[in-house]
Amino acid sequence: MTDWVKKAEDQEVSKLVDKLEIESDNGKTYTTGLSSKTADGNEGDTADPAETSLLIKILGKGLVNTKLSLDIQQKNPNSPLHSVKTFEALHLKPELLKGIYAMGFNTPSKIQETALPTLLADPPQNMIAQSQSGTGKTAAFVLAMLSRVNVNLNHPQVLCLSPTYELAIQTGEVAARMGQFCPEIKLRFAVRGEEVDRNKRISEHILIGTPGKMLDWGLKFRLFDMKKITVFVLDEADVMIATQGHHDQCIRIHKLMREEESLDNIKQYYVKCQNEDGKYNAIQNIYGCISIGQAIIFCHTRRTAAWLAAKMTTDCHSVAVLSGDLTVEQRLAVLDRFRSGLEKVLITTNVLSRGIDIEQVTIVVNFDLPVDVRGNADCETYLHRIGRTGRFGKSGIAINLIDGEKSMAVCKAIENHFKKEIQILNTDCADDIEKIGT
Ligand SMILES: Nc1ncnc2c1ncn2[C@@H]1O[C@H](COP(=O)(O)OP(=O)(O)OP(=O)(O)O)[C@@H](O)[C@H]1O
Repeated sequence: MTDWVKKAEDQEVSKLVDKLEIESDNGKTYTTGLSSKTADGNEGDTADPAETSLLIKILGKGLVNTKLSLDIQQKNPNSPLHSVKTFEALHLKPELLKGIYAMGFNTPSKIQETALPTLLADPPQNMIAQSQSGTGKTAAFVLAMLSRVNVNLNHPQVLCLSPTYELAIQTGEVAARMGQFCPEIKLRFAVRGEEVDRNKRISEHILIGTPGKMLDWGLKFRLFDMKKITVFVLDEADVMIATQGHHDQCIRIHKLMREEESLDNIKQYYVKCQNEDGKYNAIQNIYGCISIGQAIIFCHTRRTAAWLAAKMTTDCHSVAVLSGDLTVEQRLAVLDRFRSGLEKVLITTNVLSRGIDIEQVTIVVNFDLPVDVRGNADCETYLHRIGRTGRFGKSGIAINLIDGEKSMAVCKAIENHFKKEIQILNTDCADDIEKIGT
């Protein structure tokens, strides 16, 4: 594949992700923020959704793309229908394997063998997949839907949106055939003509339907709890987002399901500092105490990030810096170095607040608390920032540096919003930091 072809494809994928407003973050989906790039680095630095999705795609290496091959000969290794794996190698449940074989499938197609490991991964991952018509996409996501149902819970867990009545019915039929040896999995169509008892909650595990009906059932009549949906499939995503009405409904449904990251395993602190120099002293104390793991320091502007990085480097601390003025390639290089532990501390802006996982991060420091354009607490960004630590059930620490009444008010607003205490920490007392930093 020539470079320009790859670039064009990457851009296409980014555009798609951008329109969808979906980012990958280990099984959770989020809407992205808006970009407000500035040239001088003096205003809030934010993430560009297309760039973020590109980074995630490259880092995750999970995105499927079989568009290049046109030949559909099963034996041709370049064909999207060709496969080297068996269905057994995909670790599917025996009942589902039986269903697949009963449908006459012998080996997985390329999209199936590439997509299924990600679709079945634990912890769950988000995925956007694209391949030619008739290459087995439906079968792939239906298998993932069926695999993820917990039959012990009698409420909808899987939601599949289709652009039309007919397509929803077709998908449901594939699910019914594939799941024929799993009689305990229950499915329901949410399409025109389907009526439900408004006094009863829906108990089926899988709902397949069109966006309008799904919104009626989930939001208007509250017949099921959107927050309990763990698998969300947007079939024909390009069509959905290009169709007026559907576009807004899909985004609405997606937002209703969005689950906030839990703060339960993150201890939050604040440190009162006199001014910027005081904040710098706090940073030095914290730096000296990170014996395990790594830290990310968030600044509001690129200028502060650059200033802090330069000051720390002068003081012989090894730090990495990542802000919106770097190209995607440069950001990847910085992230790669940080991931491999070459630097203990990464100084960044909101450009990194969402979607990018670095497992070994144990401390997140807000050099500046996140605020919106009016200077009010930006709780969502706070959550995303501190969510960079304490991932996958590990414990993490968030330290907020406060230098005046305004930032104290922002800190209090965040505390009230999440109803979780942010404890005071005395920076002069090295013991305190030592205790939490190790
Ligand atoms: N691994 C397989 N082996 C044999 N047949 C398969 C396999 N996977 C899917 N099929 C069959 O191939 C046909 C196309 O599959 P499917 O509908 O999943 O493709 P698709 O990519 O979703 O198509 P479209 O883009 O048109 O929606 C179906 O008849 C399906 O039963």
